[in-house]
Amino acid sequence: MQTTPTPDDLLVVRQLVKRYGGLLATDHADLSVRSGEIHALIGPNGAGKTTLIHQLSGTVAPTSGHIAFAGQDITHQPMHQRVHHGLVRSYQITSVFLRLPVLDNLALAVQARSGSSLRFWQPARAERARYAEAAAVAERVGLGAVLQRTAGALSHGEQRQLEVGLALALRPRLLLLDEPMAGMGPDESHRMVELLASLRGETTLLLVEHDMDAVFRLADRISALVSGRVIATGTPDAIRQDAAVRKAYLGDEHEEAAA
Ligand SMILES: Nc1ncnc2c1ncn2[C@@H]1O[C@H](COP(=O)(O)OP(=O)(O)OP(=O)(O)O)[C@@H](O)[C@H]1O
Repeated sequence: MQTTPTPDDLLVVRQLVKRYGGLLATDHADLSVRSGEIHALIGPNGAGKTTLIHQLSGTVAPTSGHIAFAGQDITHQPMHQRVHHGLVRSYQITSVFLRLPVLDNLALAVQARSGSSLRFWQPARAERARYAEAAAVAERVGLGAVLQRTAGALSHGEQRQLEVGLALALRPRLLLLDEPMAGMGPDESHRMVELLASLRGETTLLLVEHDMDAVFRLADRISALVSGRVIATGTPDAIRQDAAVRKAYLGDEHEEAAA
């Protein structure tokens, strides 16, 4: 599906292809994400959502096609350069970080971003500034009351909140989230939806999510991926009513809801 880029487009993907042997995991995919929006990528199992996110973050090299971010061609840029430009993916916390308190985790992420910019400060002042910013991020993601708890001792939902915090500490212009609600109970999932909704206008979000209730509550626009191709992009209402999407993905439940 080809759409015309607008000046508001922060991310533009054009005719992206990822081939694994005989399989086109990404099949000439076109996608645009507008500055400030919450954009959800949906699609059945194996549609190629994660493969697309990997190519956007820079962990998988496309076979062909183009990715532009903030007007710059980043198709062949390494991940650290993309992060530097504000294209950040949220990752699962690694075992090392699980042993550190929430506040230290976030202070390390702030340091990763600001290392060179705080270089001219006295070490003690730089450290205070880092920890103050880390505490503000913790508050932002709902972890202000558990600053000294080790990440490993947090609940599953809180760990996912911390992961969002670690990504936010890098001050993303576009935050990529792969299944932020995975494995969550209803309360945790509700909290994550509230947190992501509260980021609207502050940063741009592109999220892959299987929880359709969350997707339809959160997203400004949704793109549907089927067999590596983006078959439709539109508002939740437009996607709900799109015949191809209903046929390929949403199934009877949403078909009835849209009728
Ligand atoms: N490294 C790889 N080597 C070979 N095939 C791969 C590789 N990574 C993904 N694939 C294949 O590419 C297709 C898309 O996979 P992908 O994981 O991107 O889909 P997905 O939409 O994220 O699926 P799910 O919703 O189940 O997570 C699948 O057929 C998968 O088996």
